[in-house]
Amino acid sequence: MATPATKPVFTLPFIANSSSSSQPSTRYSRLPFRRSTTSTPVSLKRFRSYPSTPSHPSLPIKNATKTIESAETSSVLSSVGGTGTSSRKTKPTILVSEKLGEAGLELLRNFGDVDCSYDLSQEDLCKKIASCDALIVRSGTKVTRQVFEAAKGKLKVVGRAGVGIDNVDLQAATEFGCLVVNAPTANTVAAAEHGIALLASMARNVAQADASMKAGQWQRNKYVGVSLVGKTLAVMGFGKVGSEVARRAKGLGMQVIAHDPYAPADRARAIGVELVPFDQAISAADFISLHMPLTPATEKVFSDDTFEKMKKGARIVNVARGGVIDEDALLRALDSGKVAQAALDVFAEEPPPKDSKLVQHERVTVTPHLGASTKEAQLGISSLMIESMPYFNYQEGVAIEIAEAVVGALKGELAATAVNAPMVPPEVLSELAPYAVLAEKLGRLAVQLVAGGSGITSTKVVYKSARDPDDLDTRLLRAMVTKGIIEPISDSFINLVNADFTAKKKGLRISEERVAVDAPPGLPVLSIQVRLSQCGFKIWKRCFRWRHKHRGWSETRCPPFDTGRIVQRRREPGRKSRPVQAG
Ligand SMILES: NC(=O)C1=CN([C@@H]2O[C@H](COP(=O)(O)OP(=O)(O)OC[C@H]3O[C@@H](n4cnc5c(N)ncnc54)[C@H](O)[C@@H]3O)[C@@H](O)[C@H]2O)C=CC1
Ligand SMILES: O=C(O)C(=O)COP(=O)(O)O
Repeated sequence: MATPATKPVFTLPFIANSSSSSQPSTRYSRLPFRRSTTSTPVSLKRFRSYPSTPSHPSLPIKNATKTIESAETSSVLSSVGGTGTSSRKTKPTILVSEKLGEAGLELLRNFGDVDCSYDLSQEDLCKKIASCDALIVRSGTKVTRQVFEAAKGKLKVVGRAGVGIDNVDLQAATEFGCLVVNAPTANTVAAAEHGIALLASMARNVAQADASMKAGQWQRNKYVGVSLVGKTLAVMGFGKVGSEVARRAKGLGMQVIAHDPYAPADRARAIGVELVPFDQAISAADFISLHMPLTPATEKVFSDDTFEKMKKGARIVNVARGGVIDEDALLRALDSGKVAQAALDVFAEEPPPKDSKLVQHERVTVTPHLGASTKEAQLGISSLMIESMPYFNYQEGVAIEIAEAVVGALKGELAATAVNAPMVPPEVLSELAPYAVLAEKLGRLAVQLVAGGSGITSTKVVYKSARDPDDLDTRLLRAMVTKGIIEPISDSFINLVNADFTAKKKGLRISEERVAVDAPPGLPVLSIQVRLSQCGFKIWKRCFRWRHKHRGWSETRCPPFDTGRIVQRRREPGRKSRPVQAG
């Protein structure tokens, strides 16, 4: 029977004897992430093989053969392709599968080999993808599990040149360690303006009257419209686009209410909009404008039941996603007169079938997914600076926004617009940069120091900080610790994207604890401690009991920077821990 492993405690005490540790936040807060090549990047390592091993009750570390890498070779400082396993001389291949603005293409060409192949079938995409490091798509390309499988680990980043990522299989991307980034801000105004354009043209029958005149008719009585002023508009989804639609609708004299389970009430109040429950919004509205993402929770949320609750003669605008509406139910609601009109930019299937009854309906106005399609949004050539919209970057169109994100990700930098990796605001990224490097090293160090015939079942990360828990976003640190722990003991490719997923798959539990301490102002974290609970896999049940009795924790503690000593402590049951080695 394997004996329980001794319980070493590895401590890096906080030694504030270097300038770096006394002024950490100042020193590191200037570290840029998105636009600079000098930032401290978090790598996306090259895929080796994706394991098909079944999930495991503990994480065996017997075969841990990898050694702690130096700061330079560690995966946090890699270039294209990850940990330095691929050469810088090889330019990455970037496949662009839908039309992208020239400025963005130029940026990509400066960095890699760009292959613009539009209108690829799924089969052709799967063939091509095996030789690509990055793929850039808009809403017309379905990036399915098959695509990730066909990539055989070569694909490191998928860039969605726009907001909605419902056309990318995020679960598959995560499992394959492929980062997904999007361009969430550059088309906000374009989409909001298109929503307003559809709202007004629907109310005044512009499209129908235009078609009628072009057919040689003059039907002034047939196309009498309805006015917008004084009417109630319900904005469903009060995010970036929704709030811009609300702002514009107020300018048209409409009463605006909104429904969004996650939007802060003060943001709505700031522009004079009341957030209300779903049923209240749809039953009070004369006009309803949809701006929520397509997710399992929002799919077909506009159903027969929902239409039933609306005012008779309600009018609907959809520039979000076709899938949030049950299109058959909408057709029924239009035919019964419950819904007077609809204006649709998006469809469950795009393009919709040519004989779609919805598209052909007399009281439906349609556009072919044009919400984001303005020159300004795509190319970033607006001359306006809109100060009231902090997220709106007038210089960057979608093309530049996504090209920067993809190039940054290929360089191994943390992407502020990552969709399937810990996504933290740029200012938090800069602040946590040195801690992220350290957190990974701690995980790596801890798992290797406890290696020796035993396994680990759970990990606790303890942060000592003076900050209020709400002011300390630890998702990035937790992910880096996880990566550090999993990578040395796994044959599969691990990066920030799939570290948590792989840990779960291996049955490793990771919990966090924050301990309030006094710390110098500006220092987000005073120390990070990683505790691994040990357990020989073969004697899982017995060890489990033993572990509970004796609290068999291994700890690796570290202050925020690499300036400390390592003190190894051995803790034996019933005895106070004592240092056995210092270095
Ligand atoms: N037609 C087009 O060309 C374009 C379409 N879009 C679509 O518009 C959507 C919104 O874009 P943004 O405003 O930039 O995204 P966003 O993320 O800023 O806003 C989405 C809002 O929807 C809310 N939400 C989530 N679930 C909800 C639910 N069940 N009910 C109500 N609200 C819910 C979120 O809390 C968030 O505030 C995108 O997901 C995309 O699908 C965006 C740009 C262009
Ligand atoms: O950004 C979005 O979510 C959009 O729907 C825009 O789609 P597009 O890039 O124009 O295909």
